[in-house]
Amino acid sequence: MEKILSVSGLQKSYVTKGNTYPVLKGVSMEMNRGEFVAVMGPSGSGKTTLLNIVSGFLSADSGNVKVGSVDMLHTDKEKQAEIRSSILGFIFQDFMLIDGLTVQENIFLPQIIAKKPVADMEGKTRGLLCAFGIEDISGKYPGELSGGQKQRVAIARALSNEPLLILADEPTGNLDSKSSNAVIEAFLFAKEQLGATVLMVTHDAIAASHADRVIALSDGMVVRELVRQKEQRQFMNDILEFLKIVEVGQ
Ligand SMILES: Nc1ncnc2c1ncn2[C@@H]1O[C@H](COP(=O)(O)OP(=O)(O)OP(=O)(O)O)[C@@H](O)[C@H]1O
Repeated sequence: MEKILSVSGLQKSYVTKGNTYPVLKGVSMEMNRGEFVAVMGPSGSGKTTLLNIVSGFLSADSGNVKVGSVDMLHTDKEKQAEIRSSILGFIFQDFMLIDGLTVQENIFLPQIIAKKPVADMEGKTRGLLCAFGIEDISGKYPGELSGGQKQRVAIARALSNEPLLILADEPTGNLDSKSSNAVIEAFLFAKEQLGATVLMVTHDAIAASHADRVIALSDGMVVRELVRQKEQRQFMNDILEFLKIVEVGQ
């Protein structure tokens, strides 16, 4: 199994007004190629901090993060942006589509940044538009799309660069249940048909129940790892049970 993400002994504190607040207290986790993993945990448990360190946006106090063969924590800052654009794909809660660009142009963007040849770019984008069933909106602007459509465009954009790893922060956070389902379907399609590896931070137990594994954080530590069951309902029950325990324990 090819290892795509390897996080070990990650520690991070924030210093505010002279006080030090430990947020990650030795987090370790791994992901193999093609896995869809959800990170869950109560508000403030360190989920977004973990994602920001994995992507190199934030430094850590100690520990290691490897994406493929790249050491994310010890790469010089100048190179980091370039590396990020070539091996990572991002999906945000509020989509972060560029309003002045069409759907197709938004999907071009990571490929332009990664200096992909134009012919490859057009072919790749066409393939993704078809795969996600959004060919008919390729000339529209983000302001003309529904939330679910925007998020599907954001997923296609994140995949356009063929990243090793996709990082998604609350991708269903602002969506109604129909649009959330469309997003999860798009993730499953990306995983099953395109071999994508996806790490998703979420509060949404339904979204998480479609992942292969749930890494459960509480108070800056991995307190549990839930592995997908044959029965999705059982997996969902395990997730809800975990959430109940950590939220009561706060
Ligand atoms: N830049 C910062 N400076 C100081 N404290 C911070 C900073 N960013 C986050 N924190 C604090 O660190 C803790 C963890 O934050 P983080 O955003 O990682 O949690 P989270 O699990 O993603 O929460 P949520 O589910 O609410 O998004 C919180 O208590 C937060 O207030």
